Amino acid sequence: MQLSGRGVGCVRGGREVFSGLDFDAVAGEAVAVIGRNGSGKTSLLRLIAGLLVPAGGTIALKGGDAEMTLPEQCHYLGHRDALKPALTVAENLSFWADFLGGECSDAAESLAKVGLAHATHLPAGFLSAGQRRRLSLARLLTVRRPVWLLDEPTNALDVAGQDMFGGLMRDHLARGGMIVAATHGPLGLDARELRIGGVA
Ligand SMILES: Nc1ncnc2c1ncn2[C@@H]1O[C@H](COP(=O)(O)OP(=O)(O)OP(=O)(O)O)[C@@H](O)[C@H]1O
Repeated sequence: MQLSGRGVGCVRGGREVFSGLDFDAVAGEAVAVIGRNGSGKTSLLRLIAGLLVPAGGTIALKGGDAEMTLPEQCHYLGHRDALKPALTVAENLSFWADFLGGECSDAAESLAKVGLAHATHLPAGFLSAGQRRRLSLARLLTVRRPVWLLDEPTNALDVAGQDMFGGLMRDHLARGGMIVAATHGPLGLDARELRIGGVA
């Protein structure tokens, strides 16, 4: 499996953010997208996820599921945790499993892996920032998708949480998945660097 971008351009609000961007990621590989604030890291993840339309170039996944689009084979984990505060932890995960569809792993097992087994019946609105992030990570484990697009994924995680997430990312790569992560700091695993818009 190979994710490739060729000559990708991005325009936001009528202004060019980047152009002519080439990138590749193969199965089992992580790419760390690095660049100064406003250079277009989030925009690149959203282009791959199909949430924005490229101003130029192509983005394609070779060797994936031929019946599915690239966005259907991606998980996009944004800055903000997409959670419904009135629903419990377990209900949020179940919502995402239904919404995303496809093959699902055991939700309780996913919550245990991210350290939220004790909080399954708590409304998500009561969670701390780090706990909300952990719940978002559980979504990646419950619905299996090969391409993880992660926007500063370790934000709000404590040191143990960062170690836990490092392990989850390594497991994902060992299963032939790939990761494209926008980051200002170390990702916690070996990654190919993709610099956009000059040095951070
Ligand atoms: N909806 C929008 N309309 C107009 N311009 C936008 C919009 N969203 C983002 N931009 C602009 O696009 C540029 C790239 O933003 P983006 O969020 O991709 O950068 P980033 O590299 O992820 O930044 P940071 O490191 O601060 O998170 C910025 O100049 C931003 O102001």
